[in-house]
Order: sequence, then C-alpha cells, then structure tokens
Amino acid sequence: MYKLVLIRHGESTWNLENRFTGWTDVDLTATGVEQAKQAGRLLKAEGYDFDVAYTSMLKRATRTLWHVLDEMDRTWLPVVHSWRLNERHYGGLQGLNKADMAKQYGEAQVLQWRRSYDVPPPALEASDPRSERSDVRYAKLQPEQIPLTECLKDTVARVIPFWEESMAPAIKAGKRLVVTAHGNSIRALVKYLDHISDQDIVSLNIPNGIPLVYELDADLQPIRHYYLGDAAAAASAAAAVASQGKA
Ligand SMILES: O=C(O)[C@H](O)COP(=O)(O)O
Repeated sequence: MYKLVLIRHGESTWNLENRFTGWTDVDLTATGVEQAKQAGRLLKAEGYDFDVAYTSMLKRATRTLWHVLDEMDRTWLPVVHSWRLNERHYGGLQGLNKADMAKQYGEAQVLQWRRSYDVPPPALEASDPRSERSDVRYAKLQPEQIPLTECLKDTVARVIPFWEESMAPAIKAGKRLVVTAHGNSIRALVKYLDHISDQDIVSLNIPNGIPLVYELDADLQPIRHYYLGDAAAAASAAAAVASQGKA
C-alpha cells in the first residue's frame, strides 16, 4: 500500500480578501504560514516521512511546502516544481472579489465559474497585463500552454499527464510524496484518482493547509482517503470554501 499526501497551500492574501487568484502569485498570510507549520507538525507527530516533494510554480504553494518541510526537519528533500500543479487559471476573474461578483452576476453564475466542470470563466486577452505569458518563470513553455482561462476539465488535462509521467512512476518506485498545490489542481487530481463524475465534482471543496492522505493500492487505485487531524474542522473549513461565492 502506498500513501500520497496532498496539501492545499495555507491561506493566501487573496483568500483573505476573497479574490479570484488563479495564476496570480500572491503570498501567504500570517494565518497561512501558521496553517502550513501546523500541517508539518501534524505530519511529523503522526509519523509521516517523505522522499520527494512536489509543488507548483507559485509562492503560496512553495512557501507552504517550505514550512511543512521545516517543521519536519526535511528541508533537504528534493523538490519538483511544475506549472502543471498551478492553480486553475481564473481568466478575466483574476483579482476580482468573489462576493462582489455574486452580487453583480448572481450566485448561480459564480458557482458555474467556480465549480462547473467544463465551462471556463471569461478569458483574459493575451495582451492583458495580468496575463502570465511574459512571466520569465514560464519561459520554457509554448505561449499556448500558458492559459488565458481554464475550466476544471482544462486543469485535469494538464495535471494528469504530469501525474502519469512523474508522480505515479515515483510512487511506484517506492518514493513517498508530499504535494503542496492548490484548491483546483488538487480537485483535478482527486477527480481522476477517485473517478468522481463531472456532476459530483461540483460540490468538492479543498480546505487550506490540512494534509489530505490517499492510501493507494499497487495499481495506484485509492483504497481510502482522509484529512489528518480534526475531521469536523476539515469539513467546516471545506464548507467555508464553498461559501466564498455567496453574495
Ligand atoms: O484561485 C483561487 O481563487 C482560489 O485559490 C481557488 O478558488 P475557488 O475555490 O474559488 O475555485
């Protein structure tokens, strides 16, 4: 049996301000730092250890990983960064307040933008100053690989090749992985692993900074999954994420 640990980054400045973030590179708040440290302490206390860490190209996930590894005295572990683990690109919504958008366009529209499987939010213009197409960290990508918007289906389409090419082979080679990523890149992976339908994925929300453990069989099929620590607190934190789109 293999174990895979997934952690959504701790609270970010734009989580606190309730703004659509996507690929915008915002930092953790003091609360987010504490959540990340707490995740590391919990993992250590529960006897977890890792051989390799995976994270995105964004600082809220990267710093979360650093705090986790620091608490575990594992700052020397190899770290793999991939743009494929970045948050879902939120297109023209990036920077806008979720509750304001619900007031202006209605909660049903915001729910569709946030959670529908295959309807993307309005796209950014490639020339929009918010576009990441000229960001040096993505210089090795083709411009078309840098999204101007994404629905979850698009995020699945970039996360799963990385799972298959890098993460899954590492797990099968006996490496213990910790992954710090984002609400929707984790939803993409979880949808794939648990074979969640396009309808049921709408109601899945991932809380900040709580380790989500997957136990996987020899074929990497999930046996069970659970949040470490207080299950009720994890459920209420996930419900709070769902509520961010209310007017
Ligand atoms: O990009 C964002 O705004 C958040 O990290 C995830 O947002 P969501 O829960 O609204 O999809």
